[in-house]
Amino acid sequence: AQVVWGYDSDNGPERWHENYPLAKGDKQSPIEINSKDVRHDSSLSSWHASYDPGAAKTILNNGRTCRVVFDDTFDRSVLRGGPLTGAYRLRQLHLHWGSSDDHGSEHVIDGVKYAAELHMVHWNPKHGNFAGALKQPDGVAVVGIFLKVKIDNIKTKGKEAPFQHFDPSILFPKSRDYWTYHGSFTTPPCEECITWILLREPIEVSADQMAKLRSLSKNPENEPVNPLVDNWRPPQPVKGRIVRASFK
Ligand SMILES: CN(C)c1nnc([C@H](N)S(N)(=O)=O)s1
Ligand SMILES: [Zn+2]
Repeated sequence: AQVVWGYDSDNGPERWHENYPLAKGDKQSPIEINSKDVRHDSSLSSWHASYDPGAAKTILNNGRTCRVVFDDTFDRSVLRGGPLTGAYRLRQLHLHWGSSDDHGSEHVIDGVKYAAELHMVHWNPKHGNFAGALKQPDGVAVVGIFLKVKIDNIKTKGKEAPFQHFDPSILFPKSRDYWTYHGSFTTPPCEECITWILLREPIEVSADQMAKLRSLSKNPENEPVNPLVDNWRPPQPVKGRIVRASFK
């Protein structure tokens, strides 16, 4: 039977190329970023997100990640500026995380692996639809945000937070500083259609929040719990690509 790709030894990142040849391309993601190889580009402008909280639709465990999908049938939640030309529509966000706090991110910064990495996937409507955008080098833009675990402060009893609408821009860190490079989806088919915008400042999550992510199961509810952890692809060859920084 066709082995569906995943992150186990029999269907993991080292074997994706057997069914998805793009996985061995020259512009694959994630990558290791070493600050000494990064080039500051003063012409890079700031990026801007204007998201409509009403565009958030559903949250899903698809057995490989936890994903929130948004209505992208018109320019309702868009990202513009930075390395981008035009407005890119927010389609979904999801995360990659580890089995413990010392790893889990896909991109690695100066040797640092974060506990998790959040991806906000946007596509360029000039290419008609998402499927068309996947075939274009400027088709998709993914904002990557690193998650680090903050030492649990004393949780106060009865704390409550509004959750009627969900505006993903609340997840952005204070600083807009970013790295940008051209790469691919980090999961099969690994199309090389992505302008990556990686935010330099990580956001903090509590150990409880990480535990909630790690409590997700790869399996459907009527099957034994199979912890959904370590759903990250290791760094791929940079192959001479330039990583630019918006900051000095
Ligand atoms: C088709 N879509 C939305 C995606 N395909 N691969 C995705 C990967 N999870 S990632 N990490 O965003 O490249 S997201
Ligand atoms: Zn991802």
